[in-house]
Amino acid sequence: MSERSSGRQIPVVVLAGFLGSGKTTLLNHLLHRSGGSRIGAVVNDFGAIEIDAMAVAGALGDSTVSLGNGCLCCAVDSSELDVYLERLARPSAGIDVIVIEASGLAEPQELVRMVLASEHPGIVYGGLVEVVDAAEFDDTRARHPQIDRHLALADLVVVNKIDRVTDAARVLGLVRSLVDRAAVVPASYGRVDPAFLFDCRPGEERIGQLSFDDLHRHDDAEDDHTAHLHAAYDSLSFASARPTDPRRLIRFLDSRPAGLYRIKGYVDFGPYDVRNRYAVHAVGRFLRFYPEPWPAGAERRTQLVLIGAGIDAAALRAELEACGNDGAPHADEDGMWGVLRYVQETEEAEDPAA
Ligand SMILES: Nc1nc2c(ncn2[C@@H]2O[C@H](COP(=O)(O)OP(=O)(O)OP(=O)(O)O)[C@@H](O)[C@H]2O)c(=O)[nH]1
Repeated sequence: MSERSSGRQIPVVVLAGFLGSGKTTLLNHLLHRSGGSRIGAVVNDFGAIEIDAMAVAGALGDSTVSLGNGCLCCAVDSSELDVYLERLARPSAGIDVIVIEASGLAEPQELVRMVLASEHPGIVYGGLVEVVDAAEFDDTRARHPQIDRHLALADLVVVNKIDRVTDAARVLGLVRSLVDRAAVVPASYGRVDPAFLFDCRPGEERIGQLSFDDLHRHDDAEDDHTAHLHAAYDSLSFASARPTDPRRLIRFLDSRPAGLYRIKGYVDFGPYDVRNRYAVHAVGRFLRFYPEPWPAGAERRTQLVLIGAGIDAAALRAELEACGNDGAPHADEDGMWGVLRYVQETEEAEDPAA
């Protein structure tokens, strides 16, 4: 019997983790591997173009709501969140669990607080899942010591991108030393047993502790929004109906400034590949393109979100504008080589455990 038909409350799981750690990948894995459970998703993008929402929407149809631009932790109050939860929790939606995918710069504590403060009788806080990028973990911690605090709050920590590290045992040990009582599970491409998430409901004691800490006592970091991770970051959204020139884009990407930590979106290479759009992801120095057939009826355009600290948004926008293909109707033969260097055959090719 589903949770809804038995009249139980729907758990709301908060899925958090730094920029590019693999939250959307994990959410998509859950959507495809949830067995009979029906998942509702609330997706929060930091940039004005909702790339994450696009990446999960296909799988979910009307079970996704997007909270749009800005960090959920500051952009909406709990009553606004309630409106979205209400929509997903209505019995006719038949949803068993709701996952809130936070932006990569959101403060998980604020999100947990919002869910706990929800007055919706049909839902119950279902725990905090933190996704960690094993390959970037040391650098991210060095730049953002707050990450340790986030991990200490988690009920489940997924140490993702294990395929990219050679010292998995050390990273796992380090994460274990930073959590409180959370389960720590290694993963590649977010492939975790969904039972971890739907059963990761925190115990009563922990909810009590969180509600006391989060609802009645504010520490400095919570009161001061300038201490939030996203305070140091800017985002730039770029959309263009002009096809992108692959050589120019690769030149731009290969010389991107160090502060530009995250790029995501879809690229239209026009005559260079009329069948596919190219999902693009940069996380730190990691760069990948993923060709995928244009969805039927999709508007052919390049849409990118760039997120970084100390970036010159106007200069980056001008550089992206200059990547436009000047109307050349034909592709030259070698033009895509630079892009194809960053295409991997399949995820499995890099993940022997798959
Ligand atoms: N090698 C490898 N790449 C991964 C893994 N998981 C995710 N990726 C890649 O990492 C990039 C970012 O993944 P996302 O799932 O979009 O990350 P995210 O946390 O949702 O990103 P933001 O919403 O921007 O914070 C994509 O290129 C993914 O394909 C993994 O386990 N191994």
